Amino acid sequence: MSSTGCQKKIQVSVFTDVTQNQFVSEIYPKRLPVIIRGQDIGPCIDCWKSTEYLGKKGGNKEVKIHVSPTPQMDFINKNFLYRSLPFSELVKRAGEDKHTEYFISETEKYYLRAVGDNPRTDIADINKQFPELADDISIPPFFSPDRFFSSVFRISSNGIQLWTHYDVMDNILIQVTGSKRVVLFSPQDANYMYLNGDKSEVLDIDNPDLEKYPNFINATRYEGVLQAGDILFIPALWFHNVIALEFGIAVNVFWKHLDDNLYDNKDTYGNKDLTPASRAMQIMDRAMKALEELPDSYKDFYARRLIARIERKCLQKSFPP
Ligand SMILES: O=C(O)CCC(=O)C(=O)O
Ligand SMILES: [Fe+2]
Repeated sequence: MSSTGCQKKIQVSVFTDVTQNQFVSEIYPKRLPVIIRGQDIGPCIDCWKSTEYLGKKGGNKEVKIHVSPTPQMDFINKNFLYRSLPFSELVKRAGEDKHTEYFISETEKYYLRAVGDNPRTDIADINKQFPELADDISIPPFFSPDRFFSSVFRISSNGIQLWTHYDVMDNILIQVTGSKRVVLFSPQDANYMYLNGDKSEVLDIDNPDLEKYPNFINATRYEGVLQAGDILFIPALWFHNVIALEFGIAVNVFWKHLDDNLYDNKDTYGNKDLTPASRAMQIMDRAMKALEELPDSYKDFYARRLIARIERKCLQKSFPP
């Protein structure tokens, strides 16, 4: 454990040659992010190094992508465009630093988060959308196949940074080619993240604006570098921020580790809050509306009492749980 500036920093642990049993019985229950190295993920580790191969096997299917003029994508000011490209063209462009054909500029960056055929109703599944490429990757048996939710292609230009966000399902991020820096924050640090829905407004986590986000410094930073072939376990609700250190291809797999009925059945991305949580937030909105009927001093008094009750009844004191 060390600290840069004032933020506490922890290296994400790396485990090598982990058996299925070790993952399930020793690593997974701790619910901490870990990097798993040396798993057999299939022939993709070699053949996906070739953008020509990827283009040929992935085909010309149109994919929706983020195109950004700068490496850091900004969801607040929307500095990126949504565009479509044939998969093979995307792979080619994402692999080059300068483009002859482009949307914004010759050094623009690309990011693909694959979606289902109908993004509103279908769930991303590489077996369905990219069956020929799916044959090249084997998903490690870290969860029961009947709990599978989605498998998502992630293609990144060198340098592109995805904002800090959380997902509601357990997840393994399989980095097939290229390396990536990952930074994670515990769900228990949620109050320091300046959330806007599932995303943190602190875009520049390496040089945060502490006048605007003074409490961000209190969040403990878990950091690691994924090499090609590494797998990052991202427990549900852990915030994660990702920078591609090179052009790279990844596949992440979400699975449902809780009861089916807790998940929102309209969630196609794995990021809609669990239904009891959404309900609680709506009820809270109503509680706040009710307090609005009171004079300020009463509102303040009852708000303090509500916060104290929630703190006493709902917060977990110790971590890990
Ligand atoms: O690797 C990436 O580009 C993002 C990964 C991610 O957000 C996820 O696996 O949930
Ligand atoms: Fe994510």
